[in-house]
Amino acid sequence: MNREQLSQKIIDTCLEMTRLGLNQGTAGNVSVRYQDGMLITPTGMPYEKMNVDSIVYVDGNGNYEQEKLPSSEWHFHLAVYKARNDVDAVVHNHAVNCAAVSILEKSIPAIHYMIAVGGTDHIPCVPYATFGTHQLAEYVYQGIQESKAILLAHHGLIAAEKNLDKALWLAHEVEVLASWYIKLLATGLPIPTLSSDEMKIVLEKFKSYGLRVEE
Ligand SMILES: C[C@H](O)[C@@H](O)[C@@H](O)C(=O)COP(=O)(O)O
Ligand SMILES: [Zn+2]
Repeated sequence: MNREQLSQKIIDTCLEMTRLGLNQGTAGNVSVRYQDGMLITPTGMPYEKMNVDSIVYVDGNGNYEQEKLPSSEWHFHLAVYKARNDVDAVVHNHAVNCAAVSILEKSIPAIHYMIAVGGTDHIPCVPYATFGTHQLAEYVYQGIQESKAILLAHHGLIAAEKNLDKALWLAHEVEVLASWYIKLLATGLPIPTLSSDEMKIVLEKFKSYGLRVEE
């Protein structure tokens, strides 16, 4: 896809993220890897007001087009692309249940086998740092190497995948997992989790699951 097509796809992904109930207001941001950097949503602009010219190119060194202002979180988006060669799209949101678990500063454990969607047996929660900072980007750089989906303490979710459709799908799956986890925590009962042996089986099966679906 060329720049214009990718920019439109970013906007469509943002609108779909809102439609799915994964975000509110101007929270969240979306990017795709492009050339030696990325194309990313602008800062503080409602998704429905964006057009392809609103999308900002940020190069691999963090330089961006003079007349535009990229998302305040461009540092952590770039950190994801530097940390992983196997992802080309990043979605960030403040989905209600993901944010709720992140406020508890908890990772989501193996309460259901679908926890394997991130590529490991839990969805990690990285420490809190102020939004838009190098410190937050550093935490993201470390955490995203462990899992393609991570919670940011007292903030929200990041999901990274091969393309925008998959990244949004991953974000949605993790929000469902987070909603189950919140319900389970509310019972006050002990929460059983799957063993690491069971999770190893699922993680292995996930390596070939759905591969026939067009990338
Ligand atoms: C204050 C921002 O909402 C911050 O939380 C950021 O993480 C976010 O989600 C949206 O910021 P941008 O509009 O700058 O992408
Ligand atoms: Zn945010």
